[in-house]
Amino acid sequence: MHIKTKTKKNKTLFCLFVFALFQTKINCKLYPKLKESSILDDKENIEVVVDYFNRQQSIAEQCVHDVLELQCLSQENHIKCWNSLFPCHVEQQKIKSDTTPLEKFGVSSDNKETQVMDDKKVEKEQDNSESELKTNDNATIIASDVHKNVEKHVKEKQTVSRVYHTARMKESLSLSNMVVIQYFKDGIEDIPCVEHIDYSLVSLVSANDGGLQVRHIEMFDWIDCNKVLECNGYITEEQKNRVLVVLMGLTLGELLHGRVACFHQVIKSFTKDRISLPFFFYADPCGQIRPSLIQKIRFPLTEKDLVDKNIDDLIAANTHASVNF
Ligand SMILES: O=C(O)CCC(=O)C(=O)O
Ligand SMILES: [Fe+2]
Repeated sequence: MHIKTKTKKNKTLFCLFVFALFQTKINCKLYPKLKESSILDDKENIEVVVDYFNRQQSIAEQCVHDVLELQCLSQENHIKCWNSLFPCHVEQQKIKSDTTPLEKFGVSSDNKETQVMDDKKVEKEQDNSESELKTNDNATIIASDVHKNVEKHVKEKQTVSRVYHTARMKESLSLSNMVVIQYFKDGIEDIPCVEHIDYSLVSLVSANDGGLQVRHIEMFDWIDCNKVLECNGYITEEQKNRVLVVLMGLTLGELLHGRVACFHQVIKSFTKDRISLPFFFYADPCGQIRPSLIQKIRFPLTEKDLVDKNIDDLIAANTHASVNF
């Protein structure tokens, strides 16, 4: 596990980055204690963060499974297919600027061969409905292609969370990381975390402290997550602590044929220091994705559609709500 600290000049944010690979799973019950002390440099608190991280990791896996299950044309093998996204044997290496995209992510042509072989093994166990894949080695997409698209999007739009994107250009990172952010109550910014989408597959965020807002997919106005919780009967701090907001990230959006990732921000509506532990769950750039996992968009938009049809109806028909509580 690597831990980094970063203090912004205006002292509004104090970020402690926790990168960890699959640790033993232990139930987390100490998060409220962490909030009280908000001192993250003693061993006990680091253990708290790691425990919390482990719990988030399994929840995030479950969320992505669920999303893929909903989207899959053929559901039987989706877990096996998803597992092929995480070829843990491929060690991530330091990224050098003069390497090819695949080498950048630690994949030599030998490794690529091995992954295709592994994938064939999975295919063998599949039923006839996917028989066309058995004869076609090109039927697998190397996940770095998805990442390349995401990178393109990052270049075009400056709204993507930099947490993973910039850091991973410099060093190897875990496929999951958690960031501990402290927003100071006397910070000067009205929007201490400006509108953005995350690079991740999914991000898990607690909404118990107020301030987190997500954009409504059709109306484009801001929804206050805390208010949604209260409307749904989560009133006390204890009740709110049990809720996680699942934000769909850019990579999952890209996998699902460009579905809209969740735009979100944090406004300064909190009255005491706000501690947040967003958990980012990423796709392995070296992994493989079976195309049959990804359902085609229900009807592709054409210029004619845009002229003939009401744009609101088109958006509504082509998108799913990107936030689930
Ligand atoms: O602090 C929060 O609740 C959200 C932070 C966030 O969106 C991010 O770090 O990407
Ligand atoms: Fe975010």
